[in-house]
Amino acid sequence: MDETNQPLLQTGASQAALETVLDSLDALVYVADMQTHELLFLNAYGRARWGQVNNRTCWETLQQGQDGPCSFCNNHQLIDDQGQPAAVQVWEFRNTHNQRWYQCRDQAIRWPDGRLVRLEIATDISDIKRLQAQLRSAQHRAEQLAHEDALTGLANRRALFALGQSAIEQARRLGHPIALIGLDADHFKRVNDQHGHAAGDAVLKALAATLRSVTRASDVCARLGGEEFTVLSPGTDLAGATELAERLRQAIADLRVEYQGEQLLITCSFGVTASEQGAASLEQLLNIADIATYRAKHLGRNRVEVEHIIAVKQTE
Ligand SMILES: Nc1nc2c(ncn2[C@@H]2O[C@H](COP(=O)(O)OP(=O)(O)OP(=O)(O)O)[C@@H](O)[C@H]2O)c(=O)[nH]1
Repeated sequence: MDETNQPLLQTGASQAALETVLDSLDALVYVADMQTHELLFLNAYGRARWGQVNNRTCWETLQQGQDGPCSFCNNHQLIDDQGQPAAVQVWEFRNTHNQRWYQCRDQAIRWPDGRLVRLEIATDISDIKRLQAQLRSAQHRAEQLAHEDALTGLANRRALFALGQSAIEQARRLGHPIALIGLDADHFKRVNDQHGHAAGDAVLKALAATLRSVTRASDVCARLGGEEFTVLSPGTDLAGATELAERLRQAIADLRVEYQGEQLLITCSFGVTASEQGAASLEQLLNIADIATYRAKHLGRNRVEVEHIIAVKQTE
């Protein structure tokens, strides 16, 4: 109708024009009886994908594997308490026939014969969904990389501090011990010098794998940089950590890293410390373990040295 309430098109022409518009849309448009689910209209987009109407219901035509009205049908949300058309519902749905994602706009309207019908206009948003999923996984990967040492996949220094602070707080709350083992590869420069940097990288990866396999899942294995690693072990006291460090030392000394037909050997020097009831900070644990590692180097390498925490300033 125009402003004078005159039809813009004559009846026959108007119907043909409307159908032309509806059949040209790059979107599904359908109408179904809200009581019987009989499909009353399906535009060309819908017919091209789901076939002709042929006296079928919406659930027989548009969905797969249904033997009655769909469990996800939202007809009840389209009418108000008085049984009158309510607001438009917009939702996303993955079609069970073609597995594509659609944004559906559903509303109840009065059909020319007076009955309530469901009108749906649905646009294919599969490409957007795919891009969103790619973006989510890229974000997840970026977050991982920010906390991961790129060469070994172990926690990096930043992650050690993030995980370590909360592990120490928990140990403090529960009154549990927490141990820190520092380790540094011995004469690592020689590996690089004699076999090349890539061989050195292979050794670092093998060291990381050994740390992972010997420690518990609750331990945090980190590469602090270069050939320097740390294992933070919640719930472990000094005796337990010393025993763990000795097992690590032995496992690393037994390693044979295959590299271009050669077997590379490596040992590590270890410094162990522990804090009863989580009283020491991570920085204190790292510093004290460092002192012990330095002594292990000085005393001939490939050995475990232990350093007690003498006095610890309470941080709380
Ligand atoms: N391949 C490789 N080498 C690295 C990496 N980061 C550091 N390095 C090398 O590690 C070596 C460390 O050498 P130093 O600090 O002298 O220690 P070291 O030779 O292990 O001797 P000690 O610690 O005294 O037993 C240097 O040659 C660094 O270039 C890395 O990511 N990959």
